[in-house]
Amino acid sequence: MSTETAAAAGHAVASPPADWAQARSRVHAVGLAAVLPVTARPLAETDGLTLAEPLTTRTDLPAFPTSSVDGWAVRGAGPWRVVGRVLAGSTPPALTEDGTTVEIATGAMVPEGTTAVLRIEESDRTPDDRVVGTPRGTPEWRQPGEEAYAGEQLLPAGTAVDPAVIGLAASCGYDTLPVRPAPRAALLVFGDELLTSGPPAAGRVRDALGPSLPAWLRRYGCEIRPSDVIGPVEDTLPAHVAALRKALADADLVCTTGGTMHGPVDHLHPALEELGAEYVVNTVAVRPGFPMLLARLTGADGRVRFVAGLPGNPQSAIVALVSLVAPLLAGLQGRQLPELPHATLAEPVPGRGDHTHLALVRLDRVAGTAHPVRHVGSAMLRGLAGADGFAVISPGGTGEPGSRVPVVPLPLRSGERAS
Ligand SMILES: Nc1nc2c(c(=O)[nH]1)N[C@H]1C(S)=C(S)[C@@H](COP(=O)(O)OP(=O)(O)OC[C@H]3O[C@@H](n4cnc5c(N)ncnc54)[C@H](O)[C@@H]3O)O[C@H]1N2
Ligand code: MOO
Repeated sequence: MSTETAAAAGHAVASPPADWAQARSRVHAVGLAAVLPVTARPLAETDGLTLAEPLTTRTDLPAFPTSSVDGWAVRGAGPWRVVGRVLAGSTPPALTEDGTTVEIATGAMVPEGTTAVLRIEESDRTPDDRVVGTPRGTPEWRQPGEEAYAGEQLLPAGTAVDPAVIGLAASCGYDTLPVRPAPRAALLVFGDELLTSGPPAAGRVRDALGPSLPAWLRRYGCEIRPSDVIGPVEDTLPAHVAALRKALADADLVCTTGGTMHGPVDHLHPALEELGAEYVVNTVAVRPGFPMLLARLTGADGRVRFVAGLPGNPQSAIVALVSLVAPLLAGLQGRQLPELPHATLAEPVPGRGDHTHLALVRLDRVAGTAHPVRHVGSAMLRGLAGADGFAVISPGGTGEPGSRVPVVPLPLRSGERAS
């Protein structure tokens, strides 16, 4: 039937699905346009957040000439008369006379006038208590600015803060960092057929997404508390609208699962319409997961919030997560759209016509190869639990063995999928 006839008959009018790669960039750009406001956080509370400004050194690094060994700071030729001692943490007086030395500790400031530092184990004492020895040809201290000069940019804005970044910022003299906060997320699970405990039976399946999606969302940097996960939400339009409204009061992003199609109890689209949401993406030419969507709502206060509609089939929901939610969250945090790594296909992967095919693969990181896994139906999670990510097979193409393809990684942690 024509579009007009479909609309007149009350059927949903399908907008053309977005190209997968374009949908990814579009939601990232829309996220960046709504980037979360900058906040200053104590250093120790910034792990996993995002630098809102470039990280620059506040002083030279090191900030003063620093002895890199325990030994003797000497002036001129030896033997040297001992005139004092300098420990780390103080400003020593200058060495003013040739033939003198101060004992110096690793990390201590090298006195002005020092011509060499002699290692303790390469020195000796004369009977009249002078120090003798041959300093090494290479300097035994670090010069100011050797690592970085005051004001030098070390990391760009948009960098994900990790423990190494926190340590670097501390060494540069920061007490707080300007960061983008963790996006607040909520999850609404739709589907009256879902069980939240016990084995599936008699037409009812276990809700596999309510317990797992929050953990995935945290790995993309979200804050989501147990009370932010609601479901199953009753399969009526008013219940959907009320649940969305409540979740949107606090969250930057509300993810929903199920109800993305136009079946008798699929209420997501009518609920979004009732809330005045506008689609950023409404269906994507990707298999599995094509009914995925992202919608944007702008509050009276001008604050922008998002609803990501993930299809109910569990693997399709994860495809939507990596395709739309991950790029959106990168944008909201002020991060770049992650470049996709590539791997060499070890086995053939079929194309999916004019749709992009996201095919679950296990990566052999040593060999740089991607291996398709089994049990990859859109209703299945068995393949996902043994995979590292999705190989991307472009529309119109097929995955030939030996070809290099992009891979969308799952946000796994070090040690996961280790065996
Ligand atoms: N007439 C058509 N029907 C369907 C089509 C189509 O093109 N024409 N596409 C199918 C595809 S593909 C998908 S994907 C699903 C998407 O549907 P919804 O997002 O509306 O999801 P539901 O109908 O609510 O559920 C689909 C499926 O997934 C199970 N489910 C839902 N939530 C969960 C959960 N939290 N944990 C585990 N399993 C869940 C649900 O029981 C259904 O089996 O539409 C197809 N239909
Ligand atoms: O979008 Mo559905 O993914 O093929 O199960």
